[in-house]
Amino acid sequence: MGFLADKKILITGLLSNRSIAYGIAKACKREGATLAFTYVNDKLKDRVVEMASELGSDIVLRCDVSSDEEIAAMAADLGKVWDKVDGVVHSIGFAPREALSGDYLDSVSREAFQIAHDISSYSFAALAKALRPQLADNAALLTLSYLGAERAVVNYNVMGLAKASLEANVRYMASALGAQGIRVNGISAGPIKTLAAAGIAGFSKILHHVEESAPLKRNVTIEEVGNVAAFLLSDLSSAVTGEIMHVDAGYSTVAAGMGE
Ligand SMILES: NC(=O)c1ccc[n+]([C@@H]2O[C@H](COP(=O)([O-])OP(=O)(O)OC[C@H]3O[C@@H](n4cnc5c(N)ncnc54)[C@H](O)[C@@H]3O)[C@@H](O)[C@H]2O)c1
Repeated sequence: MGFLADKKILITGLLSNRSIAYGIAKACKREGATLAFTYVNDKLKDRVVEMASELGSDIVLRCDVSSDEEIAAMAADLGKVWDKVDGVVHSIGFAPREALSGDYLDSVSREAFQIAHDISSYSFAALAKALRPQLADNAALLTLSYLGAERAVVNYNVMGLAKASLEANVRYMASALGAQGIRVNGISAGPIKTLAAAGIAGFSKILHHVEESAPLKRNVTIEEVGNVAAFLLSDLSSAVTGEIMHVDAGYSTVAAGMGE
C-alpha cells in the first residue's frame, strides 16, 4: 500500500511520455492512487487514452482550459464516475511561440500576454472553481511553475509573467480553500526537455547551463518532479500550503561563480 492509497487524483497536461504530468502520474500510481486524465482536443485523444490505460485508468475526459464550457463539462463528467476528488494536478502552460524568443519588449503583445495568462495561470483557478463542490475535505491541488516567474530568463519572456501570476494564484487559492482543509501548492521545476519546452528558443543552452552551475551538477527528471508531486498531493504534506517548492537540483539557490 502506497501513501496515496484511496486517493482519486485528476491529472491534466499529459501529452507524451516526456510530459511532467507523465512523471507525476507514474509516481501517483506507484503510491496507490486512482487516476483520471484530461486531453486538450480530439486529435490528441487516442494518445492520452493509450497512456492512461498504461497507467491503469480508463477515465479520460476532454478539457481545453480556454473554454469555461469544457471545464464545466469535464467536472460534471468526472462527478458521474467519482464521488469526490482528492487531488488535482494542473500541468498546463502555453504562450504563442513568437512570444518565446528574443527581446522581451519586441516579442510581447497584448494578445500573447492574454493567452499566456489565460491558459497558464487563470486556468488553475478555473479548474478549482469548477471542481470545488467535488473536492474532498483534505484535497490537494498542485501546479507547475518555473524560475522565470522569479527572475528574467532568456527567451522565457511573457511566460515568466504568466508563471509569476500562477505563483500568486497558488497563494490566493490556498487562502480561499484553506478553511475547508484544502491545500494548494506549486512545484518550480528545473528545465526538462518536453514538447512545451521545445517552444522556447535556445532551451538546450539553458539545460547545459544548469548542468554546469546547479549544486547537483545535473538537470532534473520527470520522475524526480513526480516524487515531490506525490508527496505534495498526499497527507504526508498536510501542513504545507501556499508553497512553491523548487525541484531544480538546487539551481535557484546559487549565484554566479559558485562551485567553479
Ligand atoms: N519542461 C520544463 O522545462 C518545465 C519547467 C518548469 C515548469 N514546466 C511547466 O510544466 C507544465 C507541463 O509542461 P511540460 O513541460 O510537461 O510540457 P508538455 O508539452 O508535455 O505539457 C504541456 C501541456 O499543456 C497542455 N495544454 C496546452 N494548452 C492547453 C489548453 N488550452 N487546455 C488544456 N491543456 C493545454 C498540453 O496539451 C500539454 O499536455 C507546464 O505548466 C510547464 O510550463 C515545465
